[in-house]
Amino acid sequence: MSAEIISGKELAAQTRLEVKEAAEKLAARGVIPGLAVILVGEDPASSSYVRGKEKACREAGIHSEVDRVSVQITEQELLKKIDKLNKNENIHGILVQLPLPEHISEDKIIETISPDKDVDGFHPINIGRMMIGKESFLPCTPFGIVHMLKSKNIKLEGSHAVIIGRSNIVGKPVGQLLLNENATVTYCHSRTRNMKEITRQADILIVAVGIENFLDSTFIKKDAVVIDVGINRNTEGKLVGDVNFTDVKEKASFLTPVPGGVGPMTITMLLYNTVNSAEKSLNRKQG
Ligand SMILES: Nc1nc(=O)c2c([nH]1)NC[C@@H]1CN(c3ccc(C(=O)N[C@@H](CCC(=O)O)C(=O)O)cc3)C=[N+]21
Repeated sequence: MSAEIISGKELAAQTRLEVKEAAEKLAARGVIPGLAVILVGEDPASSSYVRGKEKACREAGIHSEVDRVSVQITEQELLKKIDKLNKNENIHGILVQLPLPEHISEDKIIETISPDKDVDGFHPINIGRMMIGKESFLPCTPFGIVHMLKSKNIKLEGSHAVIIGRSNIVGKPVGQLLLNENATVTYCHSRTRNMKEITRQADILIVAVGIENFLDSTFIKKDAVVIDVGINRNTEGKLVGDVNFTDVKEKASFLTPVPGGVGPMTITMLLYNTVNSAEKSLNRKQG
């Protein structure tokens, strides 16, 4: 039997309708949820993602504004823009598109965004709160992955989840979220010895490496759930994940495609966090 494909595209469409309804309720209370995006430079991939975010906001009834600034902007100037957005009452979410040019410290930028508007869930305060199981903005890609698993009733409690990759925005936090769901979590990375011995134990395998065809069916046990977080361009310029899809499909129980898998869920959870932020802000004011 070949794997069931988890369509991020379909789940995203459904979830975005729910987000839209929540945005409409807020509008009825006099608040339009607002997202501010800062895009530094003209990298084509980043520009394309930002356009995707603008379109998704428009469709969900979220106000969005994109500040496109020169790659020459100084760190100081960028920090000033963030400070202004922190104080802007019409803005509930701030996203600075990563990566940033070398002369700007990503850490400094992230730490300057108010934790109450950090809809990416990258601020150390939100990461810390997630770590101790307190309410926080959850990082969008990990949040979307957990949402996809739950939508298929895939058992997390007691399951062995193996993560390949340990970035601050995907690998590390997705392991933390799965731990919060009572999974047993193992991290693999570039220095891991005997990786296949570990990945073959996985009930759920999350692949966030950034290398085309990194993972084939020899890495997995039969009926494992495989989540492909990779976004790579192949030699034909087509978007591909980290997983050899046709090979793994014959052995896995569930598999996510690229495109149409994790990517659309990432944007969806950004919309969710933005509306949630607007709700929290209104409740702080009105009680
Ligand atoms: N501050 C910040 N927050 C981010 O969330 C963030 C970021 N910086 N920098 C870059 C990464 C990447 N990322 C993606 C989001 C959606 C798709 C997506 O929707 N992909 C579609 C295809 C889109 C296409 O065709 O180009 C899909 O997989 O089906 C991909 C990648 C968010 N990121």
